[in-house]
Amino acid sequence: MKPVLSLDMENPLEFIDKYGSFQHVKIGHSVAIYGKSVLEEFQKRNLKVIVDLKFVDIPSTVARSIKAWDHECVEGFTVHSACGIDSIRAALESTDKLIFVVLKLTSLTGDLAEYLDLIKSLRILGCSFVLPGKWAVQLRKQIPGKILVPGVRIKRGADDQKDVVHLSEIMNVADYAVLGREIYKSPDPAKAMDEVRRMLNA
Ligand SMILES: O=C(O)c1cc(=O)[nH]c(=O)n1[C@@H]1O[C@H](COP(=O)(O)O)[C@@H](O)[C@H]1O
Repeated sequence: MKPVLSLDMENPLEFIDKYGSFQHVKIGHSVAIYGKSVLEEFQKRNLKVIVDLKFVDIPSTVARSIKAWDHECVEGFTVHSACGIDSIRAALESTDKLIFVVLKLTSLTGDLAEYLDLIKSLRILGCSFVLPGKWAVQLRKQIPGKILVPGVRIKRGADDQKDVVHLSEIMNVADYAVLGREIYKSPDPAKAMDEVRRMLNA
């Protein structure tokens, strides 16, 4: 399982240069505002980037958006399932990087049973998924693609998340574990990342 540092903090590059980073980082709109050239900064630091812009649009626009953001350092993109199967197929055809499909945000309640048909039709396409941790545990054996789990906690409370999971619960389940406030709101972010590395190598 790869830990992913979610670059949701102020001045992410300063943070990385001060405290270090996992090899994988996730960027959202608060980093995208610097423009695509920011990816060169991650490339320089030998980081792998998950571009989390949660694309939701018609197929041609999703494909164009992914092509526009694609870069050597990019490992994958998030797309929201609300854009439908055709757009997700277009996303997969637009790049050889991973396409992580978001089904239900971890800030919302929702029953897995309501999403099973959608998951069945999506996994045939070969996409990867963003899943709440508990869903990842239940679905791991049925999903050939990669699973990225957000809402991961070790010591911290849930904040604005409804679906949280302890890092230890997804060790042999998730391919990617997203850690944001657990790290950057920690009194010692470098130590917090070292503790995660120790847990994962244990
Ligand atoms: O696609 C995402 O990354 C995502 C999907 C989801 O369902 N829930 C979710 O929290 N995320 C993102 O994962 C990160 C979680 O942040 P923390 O709760 O601080 O670890 C944020 O950048 C969210 O935007």
